[in-house]
Amino acid sequence: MTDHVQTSERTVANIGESGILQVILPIFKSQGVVLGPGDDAGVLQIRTGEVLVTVDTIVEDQDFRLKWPSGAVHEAFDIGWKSAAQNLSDINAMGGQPTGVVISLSLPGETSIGWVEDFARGFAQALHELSEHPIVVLGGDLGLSKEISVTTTALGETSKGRVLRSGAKPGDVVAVAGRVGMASAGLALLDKPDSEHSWSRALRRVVQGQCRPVPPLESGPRAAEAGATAMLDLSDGLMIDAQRLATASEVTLALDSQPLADFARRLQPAADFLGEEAMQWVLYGGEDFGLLATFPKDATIPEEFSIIGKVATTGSKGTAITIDGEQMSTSEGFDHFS
Ligand SMILES: Nc1ncnc2c1ncn2[C@@H]1O[C@H](COP(=O)(O)OP(=O)(O)OP(=O)(O)O)[C@@H](O)[C@H]1O
Ligand SMILES: Cc1ncc(C[n+]2csc(CCOP(=O)(O)O)c2C)c(N)n1
Ligand SMILES: [Mg+2]
Repeated sequence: MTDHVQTSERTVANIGESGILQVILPIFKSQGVVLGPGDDAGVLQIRTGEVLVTVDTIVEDQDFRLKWPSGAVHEAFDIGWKSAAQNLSDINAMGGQPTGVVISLSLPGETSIGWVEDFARGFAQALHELSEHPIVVLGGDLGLSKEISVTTTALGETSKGRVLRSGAKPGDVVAVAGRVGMASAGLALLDKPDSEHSWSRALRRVVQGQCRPVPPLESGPRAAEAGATAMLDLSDGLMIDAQRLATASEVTLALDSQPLADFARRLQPAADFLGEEAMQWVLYGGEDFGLLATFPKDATIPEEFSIIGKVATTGSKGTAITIDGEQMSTSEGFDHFS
């Protein structure tokens, strides 16, 4: 028996595609859209001249485990939440407003219908809770597979113009919004064998950082409005993502340790519990889906952004990130293939 099976419940294999859709579509509601799920494609009204589009996949045992070494069980609700959050984050990182999603869900036949229902509830809840604006499910796809895999495509629009990775200029201020390091501290807790029973409430909150990430969805458009010159979301780790922005903009980023130490301090209980260095999570941990942005130095930066340094010089090959003047390794972030 695998972890997807609950013998007392019906499975996806015995109710089939139309049965699964009967369970999940009422959860997604899909109101306020020209045409939601049910035909060959969904139809979404375009309000501005540009459509943003992004896609991301999460796969069992690569991006989550149904059962972690700690003993924690990964809720289907949280898998739905994470797939939504991760994709909305990329629209946010362009300074855009997410408008709609399509969801491709591949499942082992023995997955219980209760699991699929919880997944849909988590996905729908993320759409509702993370954004002040409506985001609709336009459709999706169902398939049979050896492990659970979720691919979500998100659409979005911009009102104040898109923000690319490539516009940072020397003299700009570097700032972050959202969590930094919490998701990877949560991952470290989940990976700590047989530890779940001894997690305090504070540690359980850190684990939530991994299972239910919160991209700051109002901050992307707000940064665009404030004149952000470059932006990206923190998915693979602050250092590697900062390097991506620096490379795209052909600049160097000079960061300060003090604001980064503030992020690390919040993770100290987890670091003490695991005997690890909180700053490592801040610098190299991924999946927080916060924003890294640069602003002209006279811009009014939205208050939820913390200033972490400035854009220093143009050019330079190789590592372009310093902290308190010291060159940082930017090869340590997450890579699916290494
Ligand atoms: N299979 C692919 N075909 C075409 N373009 C791709 C493919 N995989 C990645 N890309 C593009 O390469 C760029 C870098 O991909 P990457 O996944 O690192 O960015 P991202 O989508 O911002 O990542 P994240 O999900 O970590 O925020 C993106 O613009 C992405 O659209
Ligand atoms: C079982 C398991 N192993 C490793 C990780 C860590 N992890 C997975 S994807 C990713 C970066 C973002 O990916 P993408 O670039 O695809 O958005 C990270 C840090 C996890 N969550 N679960
Ligand atoms: Mg991204």
